[in-house]
Order: sequence, then structure tokens, then C-alpha cells
Amino acid sequence: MNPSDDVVLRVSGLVKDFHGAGGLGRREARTTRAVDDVSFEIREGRTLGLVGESGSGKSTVARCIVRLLRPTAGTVEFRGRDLAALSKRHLRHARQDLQMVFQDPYASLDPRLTVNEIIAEPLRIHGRYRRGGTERVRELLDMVGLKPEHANRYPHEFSGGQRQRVGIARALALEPQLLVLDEPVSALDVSIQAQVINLLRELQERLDLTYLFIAHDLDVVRHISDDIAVMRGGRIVEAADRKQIFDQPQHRYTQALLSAVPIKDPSQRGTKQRILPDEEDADR
Ligand SMILES: Nc1ncnc2c1ncn2[C@@H]1O[C@H](COP(=O)(O)OP(=O)(O)OP(=O)(O)O)[C@@H](O)[C@H]1O
Repeated sequence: MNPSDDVVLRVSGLVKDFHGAGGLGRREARTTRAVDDVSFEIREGRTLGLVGESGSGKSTVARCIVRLLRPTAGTVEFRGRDLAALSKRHLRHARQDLQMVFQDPYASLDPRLTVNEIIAEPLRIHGRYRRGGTERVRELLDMVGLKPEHANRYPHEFSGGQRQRVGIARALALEPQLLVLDEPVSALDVSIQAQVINLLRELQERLDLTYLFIAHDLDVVRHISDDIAVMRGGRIVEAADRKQIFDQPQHRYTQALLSAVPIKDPSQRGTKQRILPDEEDADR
């Protein structure tokens, strides 16, 4: 078998610019390069952790992959097919195979819909909610550790962790191959984070899923990633397998992400503070 055959996602030279208004009194438009020449690939059944501080461009990469955003340059290949080259109809079809789970389960679930309606929505949109649709919803609820009676409840009746389980069930409804998980546990308590990460690991094993797992904290991706890419200022500054990143980080920014010191302010005792080098210092 050709070694590239099991590559599910290949991102090459991805660039995304946002064009916004200039500052006060300035007429010219200002361009922010949120993603600057990002490349990586993920093989079948593996997880790439994409890590970096807020504003480093992680979500923009995710949104370009699932085509919520159109890249300025570069390619996103899914199973060897460039998504930008697909017709609308083929893109719609391909998008069933790559689904996204969002950070905030409070904001990403429509509060007016029951859990049954939320999970069935992608099935309906893609014409796959036929007879037995309710059975499929029950099956999905079971997969994520929820009960059949949860189907008739509304999002506000659930805890944060349960809501994220609903979000995961919805993402799985169309039997995708790739999940783009954009900070899926960041809004949850630490104890609940571990439960959701364990669930994601079980599902990956059971359904042969491939993950792009985005987080701002290396600790979060430690137990789920095979490989890790560290982003800063729109670029990947270091990418390696998990062991290498944790045992022998090469880039000063990765080293800084791994190091933590107690905050001096006693009112914040128990929390950690990252020491991040200045942009110039971070360049090797
Ligand atoms: N729609 C937009 N219009 C203009 N600028 C944007 C837009 N979306 C993101 N940006 C800018 O792009 C850069 C990268 O943002 P992005 O949200 O991708 O980072 P992130 O690493 O995911 O951070 P966070 O974890 O805070 O979401 C930031 O400077 C951000 O302000």
C-alpha cells in the first residue's frame, strides 16, 4: 500500500487573511493574517493535537478545514481530494465525512430544540432521517453515554459535560471519518474534561475515527494525541510526536507552554501562569 493512502487529512500551505476596517481615522483596510503557511497531515485513526495560545489561529485553521471559511491560499485535501476543487454538490457530500465539535456546548446547541431534534438535524439536512431515525438518535445517545429519555429534553436541562456529549452525538450522526474538535473540553470543569476525553478515545477506537484536537493547553492533549503541532502567530512553530514534544521540546515557545509557575497574587493561588517569551525571542 502506498504510505500516503492512509492520510485522511492533508493541509498544505494554508493561509487565511481577514480584511477589516482600519483604526480610528484611517481609511485603509487592515489585513490580519490569522493563518500563515500552515501544513500538516493526519493519518487514519490518529489524533493530531493543535495547540497554541488564544489568537494563534487554531480556530481559523479548523474553520478553513470544514469550509466554514474559505482559505486565502493553500489546499485542504480530504482522502486525497482537494475540497476547494469540488463542486457545491460534491462538497456537501464530502462534508458529511468531516464534522466539527465546538468549544461552547452552551452556545452551539439551539435552546429551542429537543436533544432528539438537535441530533436528528444533520440527518434531516442530508436526507438521511427516514424510518428508524428515532432509533438512530437513541443509538447515538447510547454511544455518548446518555439515556433514551434524554431525547425529549432541552439543552438547558443538562450539565456542561452532558451538553458536550449531545454535541458529540450530533457530530457523529452522519458517520464521519474525521472530527475537528475545537477546544471541546475547555469550557468544562477539570474532572468532567477527563470524562469527555475518555469518551472521545473510546469512540475513536470503536468507530475508527481520525481527530484534529484543538486546545490552548498542552495538558489537555497529552492523553489523546499521537502527534502535536504547536501554533503561534498563525504559524506552526514545532510539530512532532507526543513523546518528543513532552520529553524534548525543541522550540522555546513549546518549552514555555510546558513550563508553569505559580502566580504571585495570593488571591489566585492554585492557578498556573504560563511564561511566554516575546515574539522575537520565540524565533529560533
Ligand atoms: N472573523 C474574523 N475577522 C477578523 N479577524 C479574525 C476573525 N476570526 C479570527 N480573527 C483573528 O485571527 C487571529 C486568529 O484567531 P483564532 O480565533 O483563529 O485563534 P485561536 O488560536 O483559535 O484563539 P482562541 O482560542 O481565542 O479562539 C486573531 O488575531 C483573531 O483576532
